[in-house]
Amino acid sequence: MDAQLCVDSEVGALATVMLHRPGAELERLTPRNSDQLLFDALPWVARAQEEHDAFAELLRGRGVEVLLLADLLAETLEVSGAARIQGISSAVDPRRLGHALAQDLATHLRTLAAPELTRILVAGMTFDELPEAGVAGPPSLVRLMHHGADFVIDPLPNLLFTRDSSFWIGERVAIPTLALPARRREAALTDLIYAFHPRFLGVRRAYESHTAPVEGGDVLLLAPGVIAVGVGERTSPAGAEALARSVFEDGLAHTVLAVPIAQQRASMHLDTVCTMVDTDAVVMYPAIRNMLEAFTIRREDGDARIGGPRPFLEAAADAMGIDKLRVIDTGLDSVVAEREQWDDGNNTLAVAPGVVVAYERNVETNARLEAAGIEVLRIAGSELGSGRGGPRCMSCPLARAAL
Ligand SMILES: NC(=O)NCCC[C@H](N)C(=O)O
Repeated sequence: MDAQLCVDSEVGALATVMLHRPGAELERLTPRNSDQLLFDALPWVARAQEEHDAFAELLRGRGVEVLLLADLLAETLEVSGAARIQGISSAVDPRRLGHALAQDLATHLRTLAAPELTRILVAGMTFDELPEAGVAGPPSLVRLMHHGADFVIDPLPNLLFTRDSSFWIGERVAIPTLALPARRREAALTDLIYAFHPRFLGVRRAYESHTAPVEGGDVLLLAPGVIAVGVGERTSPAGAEALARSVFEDGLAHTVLAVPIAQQRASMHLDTVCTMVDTDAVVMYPAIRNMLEAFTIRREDGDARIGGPRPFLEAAADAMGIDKLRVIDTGLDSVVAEREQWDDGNNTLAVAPGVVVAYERNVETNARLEAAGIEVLRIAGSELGSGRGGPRCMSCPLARAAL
């Protein structure tokens, strides 16, 4: 029987998770577009797939049900005409393509079977890959003037990081507004899956108004009812405030901690500097440990009360109702810590309290985790990590055992 879809912590035994096996969308990366597409290097795609398959296999070996985003999307497009129309309209941008080409492209996409449409929605399409213009259709200046390798539909290489494009709070799923143009369309695809796939029938939404950007990598479920939200490059103060109000209204949390993080690539999300490894323990980048603060937003008398800022570790322990949040530092010294933070040493995925998946390359951080009694399940990530994301970024938990 399928697990009840519900996530109320970062560490409860993981039952169901959504991953995205990287594919042709990574083959679109070139030295010219990789910055804009948010990759720091060009991954060797076959090796990235091997690494990802091993990650998925490790999770399955621990009894976790692994759902793959592209399979869910293909199944969604197979069963729902409305999903097809929505998926196509999210990918065809008449402002960029002009009316004639947009029409031609939409007509072409409507003829495709679900697997091929899925491939194009994920991997994008170049002008060279467009079918020949129909004789009856109007001529397109855009088609004539573009270089063949330009994208008619942009690829989504960051779909790999399923944490950011949807996240669960309790029994509800949130489809966020992603901050950067390279990632915006990802949410259109997760939206389709959760709206139309039979597996998610009846699943309600959290943060429905999503007026301001929030990304899943910034949202940490510290304990049932307690959510930390990183505010920095990707999630804005308005996003954190709107999320807090929304989870209070829906009764999903009583406290939200808004945690300012540096607006820079190395700390693009809160989960790049801090993740939970046990019910009362985090792995954290030591360079920010004593500087990290939090504004505490509490639900009180049907309203939101804001306090702080105060040290994050204190505010978190108070909200969680524990004496102290244990901290395990990244790395060995400041240089190793900086290297291992960059390589996602803090970006662990808990599969149970005290058991985490981590990149093997972060040797010193993993040793520290083990010295602190955490079981570390190591995976290779030399290619996967080129997009700057680790096991937590690459996973969207849909079901965890209640703590
Ligand atoms: N939660 C995360 O930290 N996700 C990693 C996202 C990496 C992706 N290349 C990005 O820049 O958005």
